Amino acid sequence: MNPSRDPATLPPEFTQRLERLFPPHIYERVLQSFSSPKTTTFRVNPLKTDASSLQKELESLGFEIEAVDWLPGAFRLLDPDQRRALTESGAFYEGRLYIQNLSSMLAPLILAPRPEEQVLDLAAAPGGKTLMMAGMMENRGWISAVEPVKERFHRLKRNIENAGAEIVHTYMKDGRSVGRACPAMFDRVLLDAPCSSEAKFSTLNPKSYAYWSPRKVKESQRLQKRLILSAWQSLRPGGRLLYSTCSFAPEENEAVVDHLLGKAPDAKLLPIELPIDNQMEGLVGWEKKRFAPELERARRVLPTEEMDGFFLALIEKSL
Ligand SMILES: C[S@@+](CC[C@H](N)C(=O)[O-])C[C@H]1O[C@@H](n2cnc3c(N)ncnc32)[C@H](O)[C@@H]1O
Repeated sequence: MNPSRDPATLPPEFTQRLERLFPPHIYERVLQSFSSPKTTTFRVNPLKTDASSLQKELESLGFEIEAVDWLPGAFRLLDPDQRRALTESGAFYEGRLYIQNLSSMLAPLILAPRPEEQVLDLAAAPGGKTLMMAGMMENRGWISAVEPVKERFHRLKRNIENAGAEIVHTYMKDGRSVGRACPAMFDRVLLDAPCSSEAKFSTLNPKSYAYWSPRKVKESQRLQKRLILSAWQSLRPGGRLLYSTCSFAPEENEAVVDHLLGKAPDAKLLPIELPIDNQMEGLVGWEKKRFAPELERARRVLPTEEMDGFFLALIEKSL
C-alpha cells in the first residue's frame, strides 16, 4: 500500500461502519481528516520550566509557535517543516516539552488529578498522559504507571526520568491483575485503553490500518472489558475513573462502559465539559444496539487538522 491523499484507500468495511455511526456532514469531515496531515502540537513540562520561558526559548531559536488559547501550556508548531528541528532541540531532549496531540491532553484535563492524590495510570506507555498528570499534581502525591509491553515499558521509564516526574512509579504488569492486587486504593484512575486506534488512521501512513478488521475491534473489546473492571476495583469509593480510547467504535467505547455499569451499581457517569467545538454527544444512527441512557454523557472528539479523534467517559464511584 502506498501513502495517498484519497480516503477511498481506507478499508471499505471500515468506512461503511463510520457511515452508519455519524450523520452525513460529520461523516464527510471525519473521512477527509484521515487524509490530511496533522499540525504538530506540544505541551510545556511545568516540572522543568514554564510556558512563557519555553515560548521565549523556542522563538529565539526561530521556531514559529502559537499558544493554544483553550489549554494553558499547550502550543502548536505553525511551520510543519520545523517538526524535525523541534525533535532535535534541547528543550525536547531535556524534557522541557512533550510532543502530544491535543486530544490526548483532554484525558488528564478532565480527570483533573490534584497534588497529594493517589493516581493509577493503567495503560501508561509512552507516558504522555502520565507526565501531564505529574505536572498537574506538581510532583506531589503518587502515580502508579502500569505497562506490560517490555519495549514500551522502558520507553515509559525513560520519558519519566527525562521529565523529572519523581512521583511516578512504574510497574511492568498486566493491567487486568491490578484491581485484585490493589483494591479501593486510588483517588483517580486513568484507563487510556489499548484499542484499534481507528480514530488515528491516516492514508498518509497506510500501516496505521493495515491490520484493521471487525475481528480486531472485538478482540480489543474483550481486553478493554477486563481492564475497565480491574480499573474499577482499584478505585476508592468517591474516586473517579476516566476511560478513553482513540477509537470511534461503539464496541470499544459505549459497550465497554455499559459493561461496567451493568456490573457496578455504584458507578455513575458524570457530565463532561470540553473546551472545544469539535465534539459529539451520544450516538447517532448506530443500529439496534442500545446502551444505558447515561452513556449520552460520554463524548467523542471529532478529528480536525490538529486533533485526533478520541472518546472520553468520566465515571464516579459512589461513597
Ligand atoms: C493507548 S496506549 C496508552 C498511551 C498512553 N496513555 C499515553 O498517553 O502515552 C495503550 C497502552 O496499553 C498497553 N497495554 C496493552 N495491553 C495491556 C494490558 N493488558 N494492561 C495494561 N496495558 C496494556 C499498550 O502496550 C499501550 O502502551
